[in-house]
Amino acid sequence: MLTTNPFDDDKLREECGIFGIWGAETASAVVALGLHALQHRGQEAAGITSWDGHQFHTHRAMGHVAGNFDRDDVIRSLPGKVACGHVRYSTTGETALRNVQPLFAELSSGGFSIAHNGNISNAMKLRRDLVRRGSIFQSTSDTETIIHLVATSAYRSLLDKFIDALKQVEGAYSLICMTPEGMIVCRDPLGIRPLVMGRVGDAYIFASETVALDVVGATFIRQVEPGELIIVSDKGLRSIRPFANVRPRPCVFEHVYFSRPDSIVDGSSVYSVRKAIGAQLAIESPADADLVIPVPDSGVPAAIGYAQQSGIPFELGIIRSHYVGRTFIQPGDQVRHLGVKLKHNANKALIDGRRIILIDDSIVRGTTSLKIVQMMRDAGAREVHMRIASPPTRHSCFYGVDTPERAKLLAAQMTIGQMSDYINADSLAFVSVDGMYKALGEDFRDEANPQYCDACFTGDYPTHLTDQEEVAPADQLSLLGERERASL
Ligand SMILES: O=P(O)(O)OC[C@H]1O[C@H](OP(=O)(O)OP(=O)(O)O)[C@H](O)[C@@H]1O
Ligand SMILES: NC(=O)CC[C@H](N)C(=O)O
Ligand code: SF4
Ligand SMILES: [Mg+2]
Repeated sequence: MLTTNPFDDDKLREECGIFGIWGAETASAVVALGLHALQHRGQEAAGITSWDGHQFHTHRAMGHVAGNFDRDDVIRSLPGKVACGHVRYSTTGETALRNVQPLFAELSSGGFSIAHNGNISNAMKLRRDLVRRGSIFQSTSDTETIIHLVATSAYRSLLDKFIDALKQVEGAYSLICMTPEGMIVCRDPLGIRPLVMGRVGDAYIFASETVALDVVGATFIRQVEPGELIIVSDKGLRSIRPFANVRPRPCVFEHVYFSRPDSIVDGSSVYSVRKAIGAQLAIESPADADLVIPVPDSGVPAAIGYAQQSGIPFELGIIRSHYVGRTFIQPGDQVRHLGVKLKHNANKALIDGRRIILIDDSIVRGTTSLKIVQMMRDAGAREVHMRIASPPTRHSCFYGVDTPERAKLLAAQMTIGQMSDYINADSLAFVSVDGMYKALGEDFRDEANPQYCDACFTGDYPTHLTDQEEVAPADQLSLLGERERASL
């Protein structure tokens, strides 16, 4: 997949967050709050579209929710009782305003806006066919293919057109769409990306994570089921199942890293799962040491679990700056190097002379581990044992997480022993795949019919990867915009 982030691709980037509300007086203000709670899922850009019963209004901007959607004039320009929004981390299509969601188009049925979390793994192929048939794309985002498939569908009703479009799409999609007929919300048949439903007063809310419901004072009703399509209109709420039934395979990495620990994903508390993975790691890979130290932020719950299981004291040996975001993105090697140091610093008084177990949730390129282990040694650690609360990340994600290509994944290039040497640890261990499944409440991974998507660990992708398999890189390039090609 040609990802087009113009900056470095050091890490597993976040994905996207979506939030929609039907039937509240200050709909766009509520969406702004909800997006704020989902900011960890995408920090490149944000957008809100509202529907006032006659017209759609949109504001989209590069950057964070705060600074763009905390302004009265912006919220006032988004009137109506229906609104939806998006925070973006691009997976297909460059980081530019034309790709910022919600995307909007005037169709034969009227206005149509779409907010998408996920990635369509046959978007390039669909786009090539649509362009040959005369479609004129306004963006380079995979999401826009859905709009064109709806627009060109031979079915008569908007809903039938929409279902027809989704049946041609492969990959991951949680969607919130707004039309004059109502809000249409759906999750792909495998439920790869999350989506939940809540209520506040008489209004219905849909959001990527439950934390966004909490923040706006809404009550969690249930998750949108994999393969479910919900239509909310003045007539109420209607649920249909337009796809053939398959065993769902939600993304396991939501539990490991992406979701906020205070969210409930697939019915499980993310915090509890992370703690359980840490405990499992302590059982599978013990180490003789004085302290258990988390790599903040996402390593913290697993480190608590490891410490409780092993009986080794948990301490904050690394302090993080709250003024540096989840991933500090800066072009240029020198600044990037400074970035990690800005974010984390050793609590030297604690570390000096101790044997420590460092816990992080994942190793992607190894940038963080390499620097943190060195930081611990510089602070006087006697031994540094690194433990990782996920299996080795050996494969790229094509479902909405912007992973580096395989060649840049440390675990795809080295054995665990080589990785340990590379990061200069005294020992390195990862939780097993079955251990991760145990922490999720399963007995083991069902090899014949896995309970989760875990492709970045196992390489077992739950859908075709048509663009990877059928669209040659040269053709992929020809489908991209000029600016996108220049940024590669
Ligand atoms: O091996 P690497 O390429 O360095 O990537 C892995 C690191 O990236 C993530 O942290 P990040 O700083 O993005 O976010 P966090 O603050 O949520 O832990 C993850 O938690 C690991 O620490
Ligand atoms: N990370 C995501 O979910 C991104 C959504 C969509 N594929 C985009 O690139 O805009
Ligand atoms: S490949 Fe990994 S990150 Fe992507 S959806 Fe599957 S489990 Fe999640
Ligand atoms: Mg981290």
